Amino acid sequence: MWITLKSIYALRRCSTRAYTCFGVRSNSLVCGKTHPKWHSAVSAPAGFHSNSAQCVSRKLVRNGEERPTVICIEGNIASGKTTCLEYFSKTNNIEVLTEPVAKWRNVRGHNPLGLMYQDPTRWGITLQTYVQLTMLDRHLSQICGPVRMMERSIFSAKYIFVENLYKSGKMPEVDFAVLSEWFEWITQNIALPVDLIVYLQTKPETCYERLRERCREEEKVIPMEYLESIHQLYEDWLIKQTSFKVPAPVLVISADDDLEKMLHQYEENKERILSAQRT
Ligand SMILES: Nc1ncnc2c1ncn2[C@@H]1O[C@H](COP(=O)(O)OP(=O)(O)O)[C@@H](O)[C@H]1O
Ligand SMILES: O=c1ccn([C@H]2C[C@H](O)[C@@H](COP(=O)(O)O)O2)c(=O)[nH]1
Repeated sequence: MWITLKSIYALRRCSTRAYTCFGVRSNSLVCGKTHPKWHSAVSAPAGFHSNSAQCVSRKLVRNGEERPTVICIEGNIASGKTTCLEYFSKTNNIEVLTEPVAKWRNVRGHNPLGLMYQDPTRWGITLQTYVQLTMLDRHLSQICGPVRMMERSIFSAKYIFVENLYKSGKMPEVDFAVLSEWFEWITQNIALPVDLIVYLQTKPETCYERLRERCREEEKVIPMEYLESIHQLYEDWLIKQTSFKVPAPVLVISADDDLEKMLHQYEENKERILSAQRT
């Protein structure tokens, strides 16, 4: 099995003190610094498969970098996540990572986001495979400060959007199975720490209004029922906590208010959010 990953990792054996260099590759310019170019693809050690007794919880982890506190902003489509991130981007020492929507709208001249909304059964897997890759890239990108604030996560991509496509009968079972295998491999083998989830809780009606106002071309076909399904999945995951594992403590912020009131709420919650404890 040959694997190459961006950034630097060590393959950690939990049960021993041995650290094995696993694979390094990056040529991207991040934070004004070019990563050292490493190209190393090594075969995984024997017993790598998760059904091996030797391989209980080995994960790829960053090598020698002190990790920041990671906060994910979650919420329905057009709930105000980007607006929230804009507010926090003005605070010193916070690195803000928005969702890579521009990539989802244009990958080598193709628009998987638009295709998915036109024909979810055909293109859902295409979009979600790319979302999973780009979100993984966000989680693993080089650290630029003590606090990282991300828009959504690889977890909501799977637990909310993939789940919604599948549950609504729009994703074939085989596509769901392949995406699930990828997701499970990634989360079982790569450390993706999250310390706090800030859930912007809105009524679906509020999102519908804001979506219309934002007027993103691809999203013009979104009906109210779609926002209701996404809302329900978020509530089951983060409020009732009955559907999927929640990777971090959740801070719920009611986000139906107008912009001025929302900014006030962010100000009020700032200390609580920024003092999130690393897990
Ligand atoms: N509190 C608010 N009240 C009214 N409109 C808002 C509020 N927050 C955001 N908006 C507007 O709603 C739209 C969606 O907000 P955005 O931050 O892009 O949401 P998201 O990133 O969650 O999709 C944008 O046009 C934005 O200007
Ligand atoms: O896994 C995902 C994540 C997002 N989307 C869609 C939903 C929206 O149309 C856009 C961006 O979401 P915002 O809430 O406006 O940030 O991407 C998806 O289909 N799958």
